[in-house]
Amino acid sequence: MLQLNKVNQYYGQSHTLWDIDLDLKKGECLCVMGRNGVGKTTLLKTIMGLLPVKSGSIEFNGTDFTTLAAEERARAGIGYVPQGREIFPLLSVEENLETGLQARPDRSKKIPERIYELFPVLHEMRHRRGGDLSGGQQQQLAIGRALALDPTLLILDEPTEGIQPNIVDMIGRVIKTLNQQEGLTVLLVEQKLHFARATADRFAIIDRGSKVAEGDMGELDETLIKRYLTV
Ligand SMILES: Nc1ncnc2c1ncn2[C@@H]1O[C@H](COP(=O)(O)OP(=O)(O)OP(=O)(O)O)[C@@H](O)[C@H]1O
Repeated sequence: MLQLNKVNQYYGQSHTLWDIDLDLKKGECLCVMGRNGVGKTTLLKTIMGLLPVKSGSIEFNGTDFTTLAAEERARAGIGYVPQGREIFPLLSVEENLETGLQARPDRSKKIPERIYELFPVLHEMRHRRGGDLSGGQQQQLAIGRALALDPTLLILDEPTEGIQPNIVDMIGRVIKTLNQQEGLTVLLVEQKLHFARATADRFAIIDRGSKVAEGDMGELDETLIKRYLTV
């Protein structure tokens, strides 16, 4: 479904991603892992078209995406939940969700009921300002907004960061339901090991901008954890 071929990325002179290959199959949940600052967010931003690819290529469902604008990638069916959530604080919950509708291929103006079923708190708080929500509620809103475009691929950047444990568990259950029961393909960046193990079927580890390991989640052993993940 999503293929990266030898993708390189720079911030000015600083070479941030080195020859990254990635192959995400339809229906999978892949977790990209690695310590702080190794390039995980840069990788997701590059996939979303928020940073231009310096060399290499990106394909989505067989179409070359390498130079496509971010809006076009969303329109092709990629939902993105950025690090830090980036919800609009002055817009209501409902209005925040409506911004996600803009990329829908069917141009529907109606927020799908499914989003409120998955996150009932968003329905309860639909007239409140996004900025008045707690961190956990804002994360649910960011995921809901990404789901509003009815994506076939959902990309999430550290969805559990700074969120209390019961909401983390709930978000994990929602991601799993969407992936395993509704066939949504998921690409996740996550540093919490237990969450990654409970949610994803495969992992890829980035270290200093290079992919250094990948495999089925069961193959993520203590040696890899010690070498690339623990601080
Ligand atoms: N806008 C930017 N300009 C210059 N350098 C940047 C910029 N954003 C990130 N970097 C640098 O690029 C490298 C990769 O950063 P990135 O945010 O992709 O890492 P990360 O693995 O997502 O880290 P974290 O887990 O802390 O979010 C880091 O060295 C970071 O300091």
